[in-house]
Amino acid sequence: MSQAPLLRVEDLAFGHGATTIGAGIGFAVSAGEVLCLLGPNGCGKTTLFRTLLGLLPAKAGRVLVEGENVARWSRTRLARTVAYVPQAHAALFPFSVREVVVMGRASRLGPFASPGRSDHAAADAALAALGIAHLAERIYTEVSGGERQLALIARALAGEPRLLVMDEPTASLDFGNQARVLGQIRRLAERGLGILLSTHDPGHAFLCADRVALLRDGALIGLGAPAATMTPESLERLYGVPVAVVPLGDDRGTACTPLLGERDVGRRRVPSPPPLLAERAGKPRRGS
Ligand SMILES: Nc1ncnc2c1ncn2[C@@H]1O[C@H](COP(=O)(O)OP(=O)(O)OP(=O)(O)O)[C@@H](O)[C@H]1O
Repeated sequence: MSQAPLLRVEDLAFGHGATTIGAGIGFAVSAGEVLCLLGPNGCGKTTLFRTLLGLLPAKAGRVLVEGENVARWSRTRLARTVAYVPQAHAALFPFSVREVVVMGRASRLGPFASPGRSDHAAADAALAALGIAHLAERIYTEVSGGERQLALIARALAGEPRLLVMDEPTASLDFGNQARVLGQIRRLAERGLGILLSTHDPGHAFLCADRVALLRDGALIGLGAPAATMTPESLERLYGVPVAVVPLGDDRGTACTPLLGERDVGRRRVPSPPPLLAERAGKPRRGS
C-alpha cells in the first residue's frame, strides 16, 4: 500500500470573511519533496498558507496531513507536525538568536512549562544544521535580514516538524543569502522534510522545487515539474507580461526575467555595446 502524502489539499476553497479568494484547489506534498507556489501579488498565497495551517477556516474542501483531516486536530498537534516560516520580521524585544530558536519548541512544552535541556539541545541542533551556531548569542534584531531568515528556519526546525510551510523565504535577501536559503531548502528536503514555499522568482523555483503550482484568479492554472510547468507562455499567463525563460545548461538552473514591451522601454532604449578600442582608434578589426 502506498504511503499517504504528508500534505494533501482536496477541492479547497479559502478566503477572508465572506470573500472567497480561491476555490477548487488541490495538490499534495510528499516527504522529501519541495513544492513551490507562484502567483501575482494579492492572488492569495499567504491566505492559502494560513488556511492550511488552520489559522483561517477552510470555506470548502479538506486539508489532510499524513492522511488525516486536520479540521479534527488540536492546534498543538498541527503545530508539532507543520511549521510555518514567515518572512523575516523585526522582533519587538531584543531576544538572542538562541532564544528565538528555542521558541520553536513551544508546541512541545506542557502548559506553563519552561524549555528544558532537550529543548535547548534541539535548538542548538537546528542552529548547527542551518550553519548559524556562531550567531546563537547575537541579538536577533541586530543580525542581518538573511541571518534572521535562517534563524526563523532554525526556529521552525527546532520543533521537529515533518512539513515546513515557508512564505517567500528569499524575499529581501541578497544573492548570497538567496543561494544559502535555497541550498538549505534542498538539504532539508533531502533529510526527508516536505516543504511548501512561495516565491515571486520563478528562477528560484527552478533552483529548488521538485514541482511548482501556479495560482491565478483563485485557481491553480498549472501544477507539475518546473520545466514543463514554467514556460514563457504559462508565466506570461500568470503575470500578464512576457517572460523570458533561459536554461543555463549543465543543471545550473534556469534564468527567468520579465520583458519590457515597446511602450515600457519608450525612448530609453538599451544602448548598443561600446565599440572596441581598435574600432574607436579607426584601426581595422582583426579578421576584417
Ligand atoms: N486580513 C485580511 N482581511 C481581508 N482581506 C485580506 C486580509 N489579508 C489579505 N486580504 C486580501 O486577500 C487577498 C489575498 O491576499 P494574500 O496576502 O493572501 O495574497 P498574496 O498572494 O500572499 O500576496 P503577495 O504576493 O502580495 O504577498 C488580497 O486581495 C488581500 O487584500
